[in-house]
Amino acid sequence: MIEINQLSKKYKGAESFSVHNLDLRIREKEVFGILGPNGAGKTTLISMLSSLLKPTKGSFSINGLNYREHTQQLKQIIGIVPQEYALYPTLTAYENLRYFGSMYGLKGAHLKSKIHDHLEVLGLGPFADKKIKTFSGGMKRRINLIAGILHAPKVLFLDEPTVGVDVQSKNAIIDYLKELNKKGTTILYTSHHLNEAEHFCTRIAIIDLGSIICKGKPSALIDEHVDARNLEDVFLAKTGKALRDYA
Ligand SMILES: Nc1ncnc2c1ncn2[C@@H]1O[C@H](COP(=O)(O)OP(=O)(O)OP(=O)(O)O)[C@@H](O)[C@H]1O
Repeated sequence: MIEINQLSKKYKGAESFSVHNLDLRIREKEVFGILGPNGAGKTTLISMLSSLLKPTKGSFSINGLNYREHTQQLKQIIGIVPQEYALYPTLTAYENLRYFGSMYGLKGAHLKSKIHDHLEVLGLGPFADKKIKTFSGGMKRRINLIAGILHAPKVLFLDEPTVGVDVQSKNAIIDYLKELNKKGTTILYTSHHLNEAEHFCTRIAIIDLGSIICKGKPSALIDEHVDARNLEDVFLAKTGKALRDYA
């Protein structure tokens, strides 16, 4: 279970909080979607939960491990799939994954077979020894995903894992995440793909200006809104139609 209490982040020099007094409980084995317009605070929230960004105030714990006291244990049970590729372009897919696996203490034949298994399942088996710089966006996204799950994390954080990929890669990624979830991985992910989130998530929260403005099962939220046919209608009803440009 992920327990978030009054979590807040104000960036240095910023006038307002990017995430403000956010409370949330995410149950074990849920697929939880964090949705919101540009600048709502999704990446800030997921970066704090992934220990990539220090909260300004508030706290959270994952499976009973408080982030302040159990930093190292937490790193072992969580997997992180960031929005930006963290891959080395001049190394091969296999070499990149070996590097990421070794950071989690995996090694030898065990690591090798894990890498090849994941590459196969995600359709990248034949590309193991090709350099990342020759890969398409969808292939890089799939490698990025494998890098975050090689150590079999109990809780997986993904920041827009299907952004900028074709429908085939998107399906491969979502199907794979569904399999991981079936095997017991709790998933928390951000996305702008509302149709994808509607079908993939057990629950979602819509955030805006750093606060949760509604949460629940996608089907329940759609039912609650008389005129909503889908999650996108709920999203627009809650967040409005004004553009959210920020710099
Ligand atoms: N490093 C930073 N320094 C200062 N302000 C930041 C920084 N990163 C994000 N922000 C601000 O915090 C707010 C939330 O940004 P964040 O990236 O978390 O939103 P988001 O919901 O992930 O947006 P997007 O959908 O565009 O990825 C925005 O107003 C943004 O300008």
